[in-house]
Amino acid sequence: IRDEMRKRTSRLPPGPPGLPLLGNILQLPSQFLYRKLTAWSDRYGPIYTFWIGSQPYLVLGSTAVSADLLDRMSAVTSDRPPMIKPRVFYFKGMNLLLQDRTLTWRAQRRSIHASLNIHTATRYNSMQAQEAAYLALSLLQHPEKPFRRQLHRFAASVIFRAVYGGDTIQLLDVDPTKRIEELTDESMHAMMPQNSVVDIFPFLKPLIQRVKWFRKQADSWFSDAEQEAKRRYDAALPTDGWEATTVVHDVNINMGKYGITKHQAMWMTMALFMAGQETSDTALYIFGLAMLHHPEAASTAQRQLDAVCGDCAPTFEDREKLPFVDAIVKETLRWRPGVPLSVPHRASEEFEYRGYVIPAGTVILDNVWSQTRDPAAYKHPESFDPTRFLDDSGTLLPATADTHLDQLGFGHGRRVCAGRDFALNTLFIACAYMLWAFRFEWPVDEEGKEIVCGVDEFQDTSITVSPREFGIVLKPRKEGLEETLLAGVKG
Ligand code: HEM
Repeated sequence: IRDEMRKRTSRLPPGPPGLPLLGNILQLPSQFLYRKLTAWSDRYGPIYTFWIGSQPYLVLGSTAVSADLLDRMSAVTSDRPPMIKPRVFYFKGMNLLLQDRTLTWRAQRRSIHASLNIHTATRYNSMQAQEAAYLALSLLQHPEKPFRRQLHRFAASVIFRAVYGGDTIQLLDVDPTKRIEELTDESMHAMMPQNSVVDIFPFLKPLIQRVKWFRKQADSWFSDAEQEAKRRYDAALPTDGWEATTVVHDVNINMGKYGITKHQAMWMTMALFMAGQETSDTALYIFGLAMLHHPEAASTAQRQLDAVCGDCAPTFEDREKLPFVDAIVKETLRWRPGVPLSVPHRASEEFEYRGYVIPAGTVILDNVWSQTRDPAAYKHPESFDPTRFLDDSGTLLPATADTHLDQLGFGHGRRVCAGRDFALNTLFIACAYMLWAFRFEWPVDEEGKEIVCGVDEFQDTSITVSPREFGIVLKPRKEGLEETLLAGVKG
């Protein structure tokens, strides 16, 4: 085995030395893995290998390397690792996020693209603006409800309505998305390799497949999730009003064209909620932290908002004249990417790169955290500086087609986030509303001292990382704010 490992190691880029048979597993922290991998990047360079047992992991730490491998060589770097526990036992192959680039995966991407590409995603703009007005209104009317909870409601409502239709989820009502969220949390837990014996010892797979008792939890999760996916999908079909614009409606009438079955469509639409809710809510929470630490950036955006919108709430029509808000969104996603290790890819066949030979089956980790700190791509990467995305006249710089420097947080190539344009629209309008409506301040203690959450006080919730719970005081900036927001909610 050692000889075999040596043979394979010598063809892969070198990385940290590990133990025979175990590889580097004992050096990997159970939390904030991206920090350890970034520290190794500093030592071993922008591309290196570590091992878990006999499985090589290739880590991409610079923007140039990730663009080469995941964009330009996307044809051979876009499968997913086996992730046996979540993929085989929990989702039973039904989650497109975990599928290889199969025909089924392509058909699902095709149907998502039809609803959420850069052009069709604008169909949801009026709903997103209405939701942003309701977010600002509930922040104004219910300062006692935690900021995170309000962002969470907002993100859930936006994605739920886009996928399934219906009305705004009210802050004080029962949350209809709760069950999907519980199911998502459970499946995320299963996704962590350290929670999965079968992913560490894959030879156990046939045994688990044969013995029902071992699969009890996963089987029960699957049947609950399938029931929820079906219930939501069927309930979305007869709705009127939003039906012309929900993803469910579009996929349901175009199944033949996209080449998917109802069963796949049900799972696909639930996967959109699972992939889109927490990621968006996390990005907004990080935005809040960034604005508290960088009031100068908030003020610049507010000056622009005041000049363009005055006392009227911002709209998507104003967006071209509000480049600073978009720059803040981009900088938030770069400064503290909420999905710092993206979702792992896997090489579907052997390929060569910079003189190395990467065998088929190598897991590829897109270390977005270290890439967004790449000094070759970003000047003073540790600073929060939205102007890096603007030219001298304050206009948004065009996207860098080859490296996607303004969108690294959404992943790469054929696996790039399927909801990226929809998410950017959601973030733009929510941030525009919050900046226009409020001054952001830290709460203070009895002695008048600010209660601050540090820029690195994060918690790791498996795929995403986000700031720990922090307090925020939102002070209205406009006369008659409540009336304006109420009008925005009515649409
Ligand atoms: C700020 C918000 C979001 C962030 C940061 C984000 C980030 C990501 C990342 C890093 C990936 C993996 C890309 C890769 O493997 O290279 C991904 C995949 C995905 N995202 Fe998002 N995402 C966000 C919002 C959304 C939304 C709103 C939706 C749905 C409407 C969505 C749907 C998906 C889907 C379906 C995939 C799986 C793509 C595949 O495996 O083929 N995401 N996202």
